[in-house]
Amino acid sequence: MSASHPYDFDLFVIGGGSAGVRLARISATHGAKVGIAEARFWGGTCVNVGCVPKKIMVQAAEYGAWAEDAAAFGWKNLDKPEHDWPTLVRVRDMEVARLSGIYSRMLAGVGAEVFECYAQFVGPHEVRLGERVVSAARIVIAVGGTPVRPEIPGADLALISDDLFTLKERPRRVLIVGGGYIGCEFSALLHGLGSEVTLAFRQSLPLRGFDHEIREMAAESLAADGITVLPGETPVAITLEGETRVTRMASGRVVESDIVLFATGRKPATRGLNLDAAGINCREGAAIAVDDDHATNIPHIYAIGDVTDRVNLTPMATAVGHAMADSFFGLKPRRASYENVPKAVFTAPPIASVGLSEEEAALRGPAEIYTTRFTPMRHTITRRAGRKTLMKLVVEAGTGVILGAHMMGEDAPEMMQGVAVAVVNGLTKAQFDATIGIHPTAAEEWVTMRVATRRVGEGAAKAA
Ligand SMILES: Cc1cc2nc3c(=O)[nH]c(=O)nc-3n(C[C@H](O)[C@H](O)[C@H](O)COP(=O)(O)OP(=O)(O)OC[C@H]3O[C@@H](n4cnc5c(N)ncnc54)[C@H](O)[C@@H]3O)c2cc1C
Ligand SMILES: NC(=O)c1ccc[n+]([C@@H]2O[C@H](COP(=O)([O-])OP(=O)(O)OC[C@H]3O[C@@H](n4cnc5c(N)ncnc54)[C@H](O)[C@@H]3O)[C@@H](O)[C@H]2O)c1
Repeated sequence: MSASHPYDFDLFVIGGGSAGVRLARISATHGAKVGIAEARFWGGTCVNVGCVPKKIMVQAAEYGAWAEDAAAFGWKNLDKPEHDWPTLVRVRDMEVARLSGIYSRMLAGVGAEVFECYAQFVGPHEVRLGERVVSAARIVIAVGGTPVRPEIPGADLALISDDLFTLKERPRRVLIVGGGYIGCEFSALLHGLGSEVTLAFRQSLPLRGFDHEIREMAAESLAADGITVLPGETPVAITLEGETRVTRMASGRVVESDIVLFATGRKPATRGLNLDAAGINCREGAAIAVDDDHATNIPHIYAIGDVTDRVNLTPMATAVGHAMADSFFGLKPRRASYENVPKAVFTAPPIASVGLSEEEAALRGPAEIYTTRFTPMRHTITRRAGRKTLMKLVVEAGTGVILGAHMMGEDAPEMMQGVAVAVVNGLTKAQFDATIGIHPTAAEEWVTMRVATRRVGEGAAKAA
C-alpha cells in the first residue's frame, strides 16, 4: 500500500511481452511499486514465438542459399548442402530460453513483483491472480494477440504460427494460407530450409498495405525462388487422406500437403480477461479502445501493444510502454509517435519500408517517384533467380521532402533503419543527393537516384 493511495500497487501490468515488460521495468526503475503477470512465457510473442525464433530460422535458411552460391565464386564441395533440423531447433530454443530468462530476471532485478499466472479483472482496481486478488491504482492491459483460424471444416488439421516452433522435423510439403507478413516470411524460410512450399492468399498480391510495386516484386521473387504462389485463393475445407492434408479452395483447386499453416491474421487476446468486471469497452474485433494516451474508457485502466491493434510491431510496443512509464512515474510526459514507423518482412530477399507508399502519396498530392532496379553485384556472378533489388523514394513535389522509402533486396531492413531517421526528420531529396555514397554498395543508390521515374498525384491536387 502506498502513502498516497489504498492499493497494493501503483501499477499492475497484465502481460509480460514486449510492451508490458518495458512498461513494468522502466516504471519500477522510476520508483513505482509494480506488479506484473505473465501466463505463458516472459518476453511474449516476439521472444518466444515471433521475431526471435523466426529470425533465427530465416538466418538458417540463408546459409543454404549462400552455400549453393559460393560455388560460383570458386568454393568447392558445397554443391549438396544438407540441413539438420534438430540442430537448428536446439540452438534456436536455447537462444529463446536465454532471452526469456533475461526478461524475467530483469523485472525481478528492478524490484517488480512478478506473477507467473493468468490475470483476470474482478473489479475496476482489482485483478485475480490464481487464488490471490491484488489491487492497483493504475492497471495496464498488455496481453498481445493470438492467431486467427478461418472457420472452415477441418480447420483443426491446420497449424498456426506458434506451431512452426514445435515441429520436430522439416515438413516435406507445406501449404501456407495468408499473404501477410507471416505467410510470406514462413514461406521463404521453410523453402530455404528445403520444404516444398505453396503460398495461397485471397488477394491478387501478397502484403496488403505495402507499396504496390513492392507487392508485385514480392510475388515475382517468391515464385522465382521456387515457391508455388497461388493468388486469389481462399480455403473452404481441409480433409485428411492417410497422412496427407487435402485443402479445397473456393475456386475448386485442390492442394495436397503434409502440413497446412494458417497465417491468416491475429486478434487481440482479450477473451478470458473478464473486461466486463471493470467496464472496459472494446472496438469491433476485440481490440481495446484507447485514446491518444492509451487510456481506456475507464480513466485509470490503459492498454498498450498488439491488444490495441494499431501498429502490431515489437519496437512500437516497447516505445509505447517506455513512454507510458516516463509519463506516469518519470516526470516526463510524452507519447511515442505512430507516424513513419519503419517495417520489414524477412523474406529472401527481404523487404523494408518507411513512410508513404506511392499510392498513399498520390492521394495526397503531386509526388515524384524515383526507382532503381538492378541485379546485386553478388548475383551477377551467382545468377541466382529471384534476387533482384528494387529501391524506391517517394518525394513530395515542390518541397522535395522524402515521404516514403521502399526496398526489396538483400540487407533492406539493415539499410532502412538509417533511411527512416531521414524520413522521420523530414529530410529532402536534395539532402540525400548532397550525401556522398559508399562504394561499391547497393545502399549508395539511395543517394544517386537522379532522375524521377514518374510523377503521380496530379489529380489529387486538382481535386483538393
Ligand atoms: C510469427 C511472428 C513473427 C513476428 N515477427 C516480428 C518481427 O520480425 N518484428 C516485429 O517488430 N514484430 C514481429 N512480430 C510482432 C510482435 O511479436 C508483436 O507486435 C509484439 O510481440 C507485441 O507485443 P505485446 O507486448 O503487445 O504482446 P505479446 O508479445 O504478445 O505479449 C503479451 C503477453 O501477455 C500474456 N498474456 C495474455 N493474456 C494474459 C493474461 N490474462 N494474464 C497474464 N498474461 C497474459 C501472453 O502470454 C504474452 O506473453 C511477429 C509476430 C509473430 C506472431
Ligand atoms: N516482420 C515483422 O515485423 C512481422 C512478422 C510477422 C508478423 N508481424 C505482425 O503480426 C501481424 C500478424 O501477421 P499475419 O501475417 O498473421 O497477419 P496479416 O494481417 O499481415 O496477414 C493476414 C493475411 O491473411 C489473409 N487471410 C485472412 N483470412 C484468410 C482466409 N480465410 N483465406 C485466405 N487468406 C486469408 C489476409 O488477407 C492477409 O493477407 C502482422 O500484421 C504484423 O503486425 C510482423
